Amino acid sequence: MKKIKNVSLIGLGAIGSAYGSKLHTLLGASFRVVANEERIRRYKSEGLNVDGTVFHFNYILPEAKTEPADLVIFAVKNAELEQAILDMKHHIGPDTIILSLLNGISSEEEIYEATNNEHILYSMCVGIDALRTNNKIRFSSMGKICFGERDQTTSDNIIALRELFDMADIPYEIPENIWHAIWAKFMFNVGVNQTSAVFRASFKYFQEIPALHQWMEQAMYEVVEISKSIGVHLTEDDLRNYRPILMNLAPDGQTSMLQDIEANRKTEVEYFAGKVCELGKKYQIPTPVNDQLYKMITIIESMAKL
Ligand SMILES: NC(=O)C1=CN([C@@H]2O[C@H](COP(=O)(O)OP(=O)(O)OC[C@H]3O[C@@H](n4cnc5c(N)ncnc54)[C@H](OP(=O)(O)O)[C@@H]3O)[C@@H](O)[C@H]2O)C=CC1
Ligand SMILES: CC(C)(CO)C(=O)C(=O)O
Repeated sequence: MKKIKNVSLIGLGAIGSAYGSKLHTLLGASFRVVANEERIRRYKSEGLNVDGTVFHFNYILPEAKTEPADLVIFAVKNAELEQAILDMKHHIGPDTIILSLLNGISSEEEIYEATNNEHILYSMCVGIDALRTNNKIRFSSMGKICFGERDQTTSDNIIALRELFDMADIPYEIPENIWHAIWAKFMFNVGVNQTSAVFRASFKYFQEIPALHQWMEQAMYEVVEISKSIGVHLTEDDLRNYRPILMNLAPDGQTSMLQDIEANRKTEVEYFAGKVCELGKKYQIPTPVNDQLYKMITIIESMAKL
């Protein structure tokens, strides 16, 4: 039976630090964080403050030759994935399990195209409201990591990951159909992340202003329509299932996209509205709300550059 004894992670941001801190506590030096010199200097000078506890991880440069890891975790933003895959090349061997915690529906495919690795599990995290300010990360809920095989089998990789997460005390779920779950999460991000970015709204406003909530759901309905043509078949129930999740997020918490806007970073709009509009055109499904969200968010990004 496969056993995960060492793990390498890239992307020590909100999500990577939250789950990475659990893996560091379990595995010590066998949990490695891949980063360039500038990042390592920054991490070493202050440490990573995860919910009040300062962590010093085992850092390794991308060019350092090493044995492949049993598990590689990607926790960067979508636009950073291409470089991150290159930086992880020494850590990915023929038996390495790969987990991508990125939002959106394209990261697993992108990793597969670049690595040809046969052990990529499909995954995403939900219910976590991690907020990063420089080297400080806080969250009111760790949420859970959902993972599975695209063909819905219970492989040795699934069993090995389940065992690791049990030992590390990382909350997880293995949904019956991970691809459906990833699409449902995509639908939520298309709604809440983008709307929060335009209105600069923390979760409190979605929880208390019905008109804002409805506006968000209009963007989500466009994903429901597209999913029917793709064969994923999201339903009204999938949309409704996200209402209690949103209600339970910290009122002063922010989506990862709003955090990007406030920190003047590039957002993931290409992977949310960008993808919805692309698929809408392909399947001739109107996407008026996402068309506007795409325009507004790219304008906000351009304004930040001036
Ligand atoms: N925040 C949240 O609550 C949630 C986020 N997500 C998703 O998770 C993913 C990650 O989001 P989040 O954690 O918020 O993002 P962050 O921006 O907080 O973290 C990304 C981190 O990756 C680092 N990074 C980027 N490229 C490299 C590289 N080549 N080598 C080493 N480090 C690198 C960045 O470092 P630097 O800052 O130095 O550039 C940054 O620390 C996104 O797809 C997001 O949509 C999903 C659920 C919830
Ligand atoms: C909305 C949220 C917090 C849900 O986990 C998320 O996925 C994000 O901010 O990117």
